[in-house]
Amino acid sequence: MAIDLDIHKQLDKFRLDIHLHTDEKKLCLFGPSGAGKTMTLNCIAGLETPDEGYIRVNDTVYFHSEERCNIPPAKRKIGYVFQNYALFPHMTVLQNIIFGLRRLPKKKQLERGEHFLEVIRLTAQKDRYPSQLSGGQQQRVALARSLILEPDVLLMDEPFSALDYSLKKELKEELLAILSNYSGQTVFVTHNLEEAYDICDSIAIYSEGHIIALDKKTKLFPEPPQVRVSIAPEYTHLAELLRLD
Ligand SMILES: Nc1ncnc2c1ncn2[C@@H]1O[C@H](COP(=O)(O)OP(=O)(O)OP(=O)(O)O)[C@@H](O)[C@H]1O
Repeated sequence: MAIDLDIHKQLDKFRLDIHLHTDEKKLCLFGPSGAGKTMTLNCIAGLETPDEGYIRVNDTVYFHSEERCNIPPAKRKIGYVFQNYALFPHMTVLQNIIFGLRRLPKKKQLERGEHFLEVIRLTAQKDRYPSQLSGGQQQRVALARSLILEPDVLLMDEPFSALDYSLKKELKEELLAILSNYSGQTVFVTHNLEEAYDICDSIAIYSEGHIIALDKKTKLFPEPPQVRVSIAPEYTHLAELLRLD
């Protein structure tokens, strides 16, 4: 289980140069707005194409510029939970969840759908439409819709950003419980350090299109970053960037 990336991409006024290898189950991409976190996820998913480099997940090469390899998004074993959840508004909760299983027999689709409805505790709401759900419920549907495909990597882009504080806390616990039964890797984007620490094993710190530090969370932050954050001596040069003073 490993993600191996070497991505170089020049946009109008922004350059992304990312080198990243991780075999951690849950990696967080953390950093300020505009640092290149979403662009990294989009390259892994195949929604953006790097100019140069490679993207490898486990033993599968998704992209390799020198070998002219670029696997289309639908053939990559990637789940993607977007900031705004991107549910299909004209489909019910159950229809949204089983959307990606269209090639399976109907009976199998429904069996798996019912199982995931239980996992996200929305069995009673299975015939509702997304507009009839709370933000937290929509987020859980988006998560189930991705996980039902058993992806090798689950990409989550600020999945809590639209939720209020108490709901975030509740969903964080729920997400951890759901992810504990998921055998693939998760790459989670946030600009909230507490969230990064609570959810992930390792944290990659982004700045202006680069990863400037990548380590286990407990090595980066010997104490959980709550009210006051204490950073390890070897990372004190990052304190200003992280606004820890
Ligand atoms: N299609 C595009 N063309 C040109 N520049 C782009 C394009 N998409 C993104 N960018 C630029 O790339 C940079 C990185 O954007 P990205 O969305 O990856 O940042 P981010 O770290 O995810 O920030 P946020 O937390 O705000 O989502 C930004 O400066 C953005 O303006």
